[in-house]
Amino acid sequence: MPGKRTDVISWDEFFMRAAVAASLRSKDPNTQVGACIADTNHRILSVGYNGTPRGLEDDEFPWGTAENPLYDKHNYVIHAEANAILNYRGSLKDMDGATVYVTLFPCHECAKTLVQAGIGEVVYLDDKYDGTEDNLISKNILDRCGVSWRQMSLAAE
Ligand SMILES: Nc1ccn([C@H]2C[C@H](O)[C@@H](COP(=O)(O)O)O2)c(=O)n1
Ligand SMILES: [Zn+2]
Repeated sequence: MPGKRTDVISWDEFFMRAAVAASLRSKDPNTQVGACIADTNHRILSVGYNGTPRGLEDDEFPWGTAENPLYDKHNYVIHAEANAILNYRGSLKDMDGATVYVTLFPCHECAKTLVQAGIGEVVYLDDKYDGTEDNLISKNILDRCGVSWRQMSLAAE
C-alpha cells in the first residue's frame, strides 16, 4: 500500500497563501493587502482585501494620496482585515480565538476591530510601517488586549 504524501504545506502557509491570493484582487497601486481568518479548527471563515466600499466605483476612484483629504485614498479604502470581518456571514462568536493571516501588519484601527471581533492571534508577512506611530499604537493595542502576533515568511516559488 502506498504511503501518504508528507510534503504538504503547513496550515500557516495554506492560510497565508489564501491571504496573498486575496491581496491580488486589490486595486491599490501602492499597497495590496490580503487577510484570511481561520478558526481554531483550521477552517477558513473569511477573506478580504483592501478596497473601496460597495457602491464606490473602484475603477474611477482616485487611488493616490492628496493634501486635500477629499482626494486621499486613505479616507475611503476599507482595510483588508476589516473587509475579512465584514465579509463573514456567520456568527461573530466563531471568531473567538481565531487567527488572522494578513500580508501587512494591521494598522491601529484594524487592531481595535480585530480585538473587538475576538481574534486571538495575528500572523503577518510584511511590517513595512514598523516603528511608525500608527504601528506602535497597533502593537500596543494588541499587546494590552492579549492578542499575540508573529511574523512568518513564504518560501519563494
Ligand atoms: N494592515 C493594513 C494596512 C493598510 N491597508 C491598506 C490601506 C491602503 O489601501 C493601503 C496602504 O496604502 P499606503 O499608505 O501604503 O500607500 O493598504 C490594509 O488594508 N491593511
Ligand atoms: Zn487597517
